[in-house]
Amino acid sequence: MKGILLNGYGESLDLLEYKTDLPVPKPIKSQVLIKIHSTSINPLDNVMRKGYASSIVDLKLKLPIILGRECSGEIVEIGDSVWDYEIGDQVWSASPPFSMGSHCEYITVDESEISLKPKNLTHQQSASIPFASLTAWNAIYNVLPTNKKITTNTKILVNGGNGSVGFFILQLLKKHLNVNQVSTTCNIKHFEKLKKLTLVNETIDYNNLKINDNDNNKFDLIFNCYDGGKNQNENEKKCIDALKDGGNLIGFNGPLVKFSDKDGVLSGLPMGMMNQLNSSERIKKQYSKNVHLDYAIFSPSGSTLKQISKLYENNILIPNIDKQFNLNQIKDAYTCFENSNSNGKIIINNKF
Ligand SMILES: NC(=O)C1=CN([C@@H]2O[C@H](COP(=O)(O)OP(=O)(O)OC[C@H]3O[C@@H](n4cnc5c(N)ncnc54)[C@H](OP(=O)(O)O)[C@@H]3O)[C@@H](O)[C@H]2O)C=CC1
Repeated sequence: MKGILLNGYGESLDLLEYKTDLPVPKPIKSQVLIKIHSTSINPLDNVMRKGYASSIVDLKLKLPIILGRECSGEIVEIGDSVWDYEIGDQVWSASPPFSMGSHCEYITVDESEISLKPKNLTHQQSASIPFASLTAWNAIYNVLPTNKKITTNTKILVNGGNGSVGFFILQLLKKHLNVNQVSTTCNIKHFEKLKKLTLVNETIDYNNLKINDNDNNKFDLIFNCYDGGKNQNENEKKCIDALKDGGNLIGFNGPLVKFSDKDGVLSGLPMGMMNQLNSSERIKKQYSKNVHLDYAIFSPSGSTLKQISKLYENNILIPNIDKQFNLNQIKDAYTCFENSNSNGKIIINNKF
């Protein structure tokens, strides 16, 4: 089959190799074999190719590996104990980083990690959604403390609302949970698009997030969907400043993997875990403010994908894709990603 091998970790795109003679994987037990029509590039792919999470990936896989965390396609073979799917089903899926990825023609995935894709979306549109939406879903429904659940009156800011995670959260808050007051930061060129497509109440230039000191203007809850790039501390501080005392901050770039990569899985992971658990204490000391900080991560789930699929089929949510490339143009796709030249998800297509 065709596929993109990552032969080593590093900045150079030459570490990615387009191959046409890779073996097609065989589905076993509860796995299905998906013929991939479309896949995408997520921020995780771009940092993984440079070595991020290699300490964890190395536990299960050895280089060369295939990147790509989500896809949309058709089931062409099933394992002996697959119950819920059959050959010909049109499905979508997202898988964790320690499994072989989707930047290729065929992938085996456990049936628990897939669902039928939304019937009204193309494969290209469907391939843009699973990874970010499952991460966002986890943040909203599982990570937020039970005594702080979102109501229609929770005043919420989504930092980075034009990204895949932010765009999904904005739509879910406004069009499904009917939250009254939702604001987002983004590049000013995306103001009108986000107002129109997500129904967000207020758009704020992310280079100019200044919140009046009056506590009434501050937020109860912030989803921080931007890792901060080279200014992580500054980005975190902006969010803390914009929160009410006692407010909740949800981040998507917790310290776990960074500790593991730095110090190895055995000592790094427990240290990262401790660091993560003590995040709210750190914030209290660092900023003299009572803010509850939690981190959300991607978690594969076919049953959640099924619920998300219904929200698209009922036209409550819409996808956000822009530039498209063929599999053999993967280096151009990553260059486009690095230069932030796409106003929506970058899609990779397989031409059969
Ligand atoms: N832990 C996990 O399991 C997961 C973590 N993540 C993380 O979540 C984050 C969001 O992911 P995703 O939505 O896919 O990423 P995207 O690359 O799609 O979006 C990132 C967004 O950040 C915005 N941005 C750029 N500069 C700033 C700034 N100075 N302040 C605020 N926002 C800014 C951009 O806005 P604009 O377009 O307007 O320029 C862009 O839309 C990433 O950091 C990713 O690594 C994501 C999935 C899983």
